[in-house]
Amino acid sequence: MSTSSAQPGGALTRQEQRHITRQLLLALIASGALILGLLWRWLAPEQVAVADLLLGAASLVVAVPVLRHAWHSLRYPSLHGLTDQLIALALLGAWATGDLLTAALLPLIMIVGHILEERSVIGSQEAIEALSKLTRSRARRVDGEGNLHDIDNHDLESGDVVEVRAGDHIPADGLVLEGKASLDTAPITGESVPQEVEPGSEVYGGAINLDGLLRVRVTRTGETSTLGRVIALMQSAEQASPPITRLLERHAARYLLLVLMIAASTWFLTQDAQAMLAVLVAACPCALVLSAPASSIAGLTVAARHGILIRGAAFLEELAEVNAVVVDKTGTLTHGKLQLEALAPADGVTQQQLKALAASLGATSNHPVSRALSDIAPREEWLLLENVRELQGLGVSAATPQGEAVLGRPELLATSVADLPEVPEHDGPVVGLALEGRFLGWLLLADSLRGEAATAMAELRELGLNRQLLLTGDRQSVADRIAHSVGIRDVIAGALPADKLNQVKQQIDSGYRPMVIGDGINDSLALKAGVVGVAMGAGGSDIAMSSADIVLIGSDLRRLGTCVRLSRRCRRTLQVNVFIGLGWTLAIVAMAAFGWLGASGAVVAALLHNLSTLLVLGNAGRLLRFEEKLSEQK
Ligand SMILES: Nc1ncnc2c1ncn2[C@@H]1O[C@H](COP(=O)(O)OP(=O)(O)OP(=O)(O)O)[C@@H](O)[C@H]1O
Ligand SMILES: [Zn+2]
Repeated sequence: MSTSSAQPGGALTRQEQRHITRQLLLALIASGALILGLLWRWLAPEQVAVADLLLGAASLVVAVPVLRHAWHSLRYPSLHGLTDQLIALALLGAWATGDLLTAALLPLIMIVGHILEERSVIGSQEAIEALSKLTRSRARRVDGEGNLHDIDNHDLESGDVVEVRAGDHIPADGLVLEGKASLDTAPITGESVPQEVEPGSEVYGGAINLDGLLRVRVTRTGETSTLGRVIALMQSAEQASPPITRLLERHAARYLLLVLMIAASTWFLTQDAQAMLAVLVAACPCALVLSAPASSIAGLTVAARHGILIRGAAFLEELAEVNAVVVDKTGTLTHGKLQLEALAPADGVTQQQLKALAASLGATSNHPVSRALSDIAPREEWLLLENVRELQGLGVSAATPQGEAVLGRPELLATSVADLPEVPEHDGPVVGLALEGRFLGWLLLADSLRGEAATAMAELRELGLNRQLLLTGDRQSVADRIAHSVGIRDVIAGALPADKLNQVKQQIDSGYRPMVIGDGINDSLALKAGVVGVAMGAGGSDIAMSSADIVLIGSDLRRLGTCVRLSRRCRRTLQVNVFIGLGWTLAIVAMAAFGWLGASGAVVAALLHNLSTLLVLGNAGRLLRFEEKLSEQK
């Protein structure tokens, strides 16, 4: 599937494109008639009727969409509808006073202005294109011999069989052949309750496998996959309105009434019909309506260019307000690419037994610990597993021919092993292995700190995010050491996914506005609970993409600082835009009311109006120049 074929114009949907084409066509026809009419007036001044007929035709052609939109907006009130109503009123007024030229020119100027707005430089094409590049997911195709091939989900065909592990996206629509799992379908259906699937169940591309190991036969690929949906999400982000716009929206009816009163008093006091029409046109709140989306779309675009994927304008606003950081350890502050350092088998257990079982269980999960273990024994030695279950934040369990096997943290083993030995001293993650209630041994792993972690955390402190908390499922000693090396003072270790969630909630309750950073593995609840949730992209799981509000595609922590700085710039741009939108509108309304816009005041007002929207777009466009190199690592 290619995006370009699905979305010919990039940001604009097909419907919007058709709409614009139609409007352009009408505008062209109207301009033709208008020019002809003016020529006629000039060349044959005695044939008034012919010229009037042409001007009348021009005004009728453009009146159709204006009146239709106005009628529509009466039934479905919106802020943009206000403009349509005001223009329709001005148009009717021009007709009533027999001013055919104004009646034709007014809608024409407004239509052209609005096409410019919609197609403006800040059209989010770029952002959406960047997005579509990034949302391609991988798939593990199973071939006839049972071998796995890691391929792009775009290359899947219906009939292919794929393996889907816990944390993976379902790469395409399909039918479950083997395995049981709970799926998070929120990205597709918006449904927050997980869907339980078993052989025979239908699954949708883009859903996330929370815990089981599935074999899925692909039934549909392409346009119904995640890609299209994420793009749709981006498009809806464009339409999301910030507080100021919402405030106006609520008072739209009152605004209209106020404008009508000003227009009426203008007429009453000056007896100048043109001034009254000019007031109606000048009061169109387009610049104000546009001020917020223009700056947030520019912000989202710039963010995407820096490898920062933001789900919507609202999060951009929230980002500017954060004052605390809650950060996860494995896969976030560390690379999450663990290595087996040592084995500590129990008496009577061989290293090979330990490795073979750990690798078979490890291969079923996306957790960094599991992934590391899947390589420690060759595939031929793996045991046949059934009923694979991932216990969030604890480990995995499965039925083997030799009995029930458990791989995970000591707390998990303690539930099935009666006399669990002490956990050995070790400077990294430690997992244990048990079979049928018998302890088999410890596996000691090592992880490395990301090079930029300390710099990134220091930079955030400089930006005022002084409250910093490390929240991890790992042991206290490991957590303390990492926290110390990146300058984080507060540490909570040994946390389960639910504890992580509660800790974040507690931060919020005690007045902090935390940004939560994680890799999506066992911290997706916490990511969702944060004021903004930021997920690491490349190393993180697909689950992160759905739980997080922001994804750092390059997984470079220094981009967190970029996020905060960009959001603050955006907020300033928005403030300036609102100032322009509000100030300019008030100024032309005042000039119109005092009759300062002259004999063709309505047309002048329309031109000034278009200029104001261009100013707003231009100011937002300055944001597009925002460019930040990664800072030096200290
Ligand atoms: N799928 C799994 N396979 C093996 N061990 C697991 C698995 N899930 C969790 N564990 C064990 O549970 C511990 C806690 O896991 P969790 O993901 O909550 O935190 P973490 O990976 O240690 O670090 P962080 O919370 O900072 O990402 C891990 O250290 C690991 O020992
Ligand atoms: Zn407008």
